[in-house]
Amino acid sequence: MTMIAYLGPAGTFTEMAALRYLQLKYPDLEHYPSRMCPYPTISQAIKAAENGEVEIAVVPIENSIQGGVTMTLDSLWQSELLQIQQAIVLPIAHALITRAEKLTDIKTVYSHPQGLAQCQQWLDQHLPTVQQIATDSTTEGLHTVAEDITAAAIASERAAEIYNLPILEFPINDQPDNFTRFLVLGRTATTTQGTHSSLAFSLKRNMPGALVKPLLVFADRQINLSRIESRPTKRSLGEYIFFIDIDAPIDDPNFYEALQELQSVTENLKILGSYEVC
Ligand SMILES: O=C(O)C(=O)Cc1ccccc1
Repeated sequence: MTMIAYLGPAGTFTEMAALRYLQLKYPDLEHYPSRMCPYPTISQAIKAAENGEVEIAVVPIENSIQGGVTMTLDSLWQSELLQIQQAIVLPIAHALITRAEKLTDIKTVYSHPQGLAQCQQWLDQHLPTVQQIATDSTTEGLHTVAEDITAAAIASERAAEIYNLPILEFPINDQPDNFTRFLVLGRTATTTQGTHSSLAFSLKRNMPGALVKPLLVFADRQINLSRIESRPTKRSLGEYIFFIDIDAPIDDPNFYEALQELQSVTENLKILGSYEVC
């Protein structure tokens, strides 16, 4: 029985992505919830898939407004085993969940940093003096909201329903078109023929123009990069890991050849997976 680790507790946007994945992959299943294992942080969910406690982990990777989820990028780089099996894109609408009857009664607002950031202008305008508390997920603060009438959380409408808490304002995200991409990670690659492929590499140290060479490998073959993002290596200031997405399957002969050449112009190269986006 496939068990799925996800960023919980229940009611997160990641849970919605995980349920969507289960419904698409196993349309005849009857008991989706019994397969769902919430973990309090992204790194714990990823570790659970890596050490075999569960078969797959679902985690957020990128938001259309806020950009990359750094915790996921760093965990992917550190993971020796996990491959991306599927990407899921969901529209994100945030609700202000609170038992307070009016905005002026609210003293604290809890959410995942992405939730706070996606509603920053709304918060500045409507709750400028309220203390913002970053949590590991949008639903982590909901127990406090249940106990404290001056507390609010930014989470989904579905989360309000699950915890039986009222919504004071909806939607409160600054951009109506707000999307997040989630990844399904597992210990096996399911395909080399997905429409999208991801890889990451570090560069040989102190070489001028070191990033140009890997980029030329793609440019010379007319391979289109759909995303490039960097993260610090954490070894020393100014050293980066580059994450790259390509709209091509790994077994495309052109891309395969590029990968062989990339080995010689990078320090460490990781193929993160080939997958479909739904
Ligand atoms: O905390 C959640 O609900 C998550 O799944 C992470 C997240 C937070 C805000 C927007 C999208 C995903």
